[in-house]
Amino acid sequence: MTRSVKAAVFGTGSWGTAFSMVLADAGCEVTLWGRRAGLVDAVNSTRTNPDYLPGVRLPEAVRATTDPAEAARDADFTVLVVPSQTLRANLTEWAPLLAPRTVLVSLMKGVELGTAKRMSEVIEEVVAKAPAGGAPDEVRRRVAVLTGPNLAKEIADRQPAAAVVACADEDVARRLQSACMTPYFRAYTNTDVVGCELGGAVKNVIGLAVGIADGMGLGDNSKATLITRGLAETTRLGLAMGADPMTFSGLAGLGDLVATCSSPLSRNHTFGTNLGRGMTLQETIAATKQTAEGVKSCESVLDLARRHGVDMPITETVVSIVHEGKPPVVALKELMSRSAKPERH
Ligand SMILES: NC(=O)c1ccc[n+]([C@@H]2O[C@H](COP(=O)([O-])OP(=O)(O)OC[C@H]3O[C@@H](n4cnc5c(N)ncnc54)[C@H](O)[C@@H]3O)[C@@H](O)[C@H]2O)c1
Ligand SMILES: O=P(O)(O)OC[C@H](O)CO
Repeated sequence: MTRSVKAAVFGTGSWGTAFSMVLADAGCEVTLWGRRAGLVDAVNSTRTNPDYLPGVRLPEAVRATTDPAEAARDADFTVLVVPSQTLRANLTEWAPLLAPRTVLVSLMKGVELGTAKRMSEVIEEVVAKAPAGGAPDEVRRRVAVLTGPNLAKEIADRQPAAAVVACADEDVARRLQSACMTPYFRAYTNTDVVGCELGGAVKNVIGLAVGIADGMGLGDNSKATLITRGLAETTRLGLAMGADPMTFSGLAGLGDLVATCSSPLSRNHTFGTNLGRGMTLQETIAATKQTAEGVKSCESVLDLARRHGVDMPITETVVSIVHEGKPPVVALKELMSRSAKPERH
């Protein structure tokens, strides 16, 4: 008898929990790691995650633990889904516990502050440094990214959706694809890890910009302009970093932008809307109970853009509103009065 595929999911927030359901529905045995004993007990005893996905019943194949060694043991896939800015510290602790040759899967959509590294780069670096972690090239071939228009609540309700699984090694991407395909969740493979990760991280920044515009009472022309020009600046950065420009018209690019920029379920969009309505940054942070990655990653994305000599005016505008206190009306006026240029430059 062949044993079932085992997955460890590190992070019991909304996406970690929803993706555990996907893996379990696809036939995997899932161990979910959470840092709070109360929440872990609630998951095991009530089969729900009352803090992040209230009312959603979790499959029997999902069980939770606070012990990272127990979660990691024998895992074919180790899924990482904590806030991007804490990943390095978390993974440094977990790396010595990981199963040898486990596939490391990033579900995160952010860029590390200070280093401007993508999540897959942080994973490669930390795991390769760990005792028995593996040579950097070997580790890189088993780091995968899963991204796309995947609002956790809709996935947890088993509404049809699709995602991209990207890995430098296409066989690994195919293994992950088959480990997470369900009647409601469809995964496509890709080998453009850089493009897929950038799509996911930059859409959060554009989601903030669209939210700000919505909060200011602007209409659909403004929203469409921000989405399209946001995609243009994402593609420029991607090209400078060696990504395939076609990735940005796929699920990881346009697909995720559309979901994030149009949904009230998006934390980034909602964060922006609150700012656009006139809430202060502190009030907006206090009103945000979950991770809105773009708030921190707008700075690291801008850092990346500067390192690569790429112009990203919408990202720059978001940084000026979120971190420099520029009033949205002033920032908008400046964005609209930039020098005239061709659409493609
Ligand atoms: N929620 C979604 O719809 C969704 C979809 C796709 C991708 N993502 C990405 O998934 C990642 C996680 O987002 P989420 O929505 O699950 O966030 P969340 O806010 O719902 O949950 C975050 C989780 O991380 C834990 N956490 C917070 N600080 C921590 C720390 N210092 N150490 C360890 N754990 C910590 C929290 O306890 C919680 O379990 C983000 O990068 C996000 O962009 C989210
Ligand atoms: O809630 P957000 O803004 O983090 O977006 C969630 C997902 O990334 C949408 O694909």
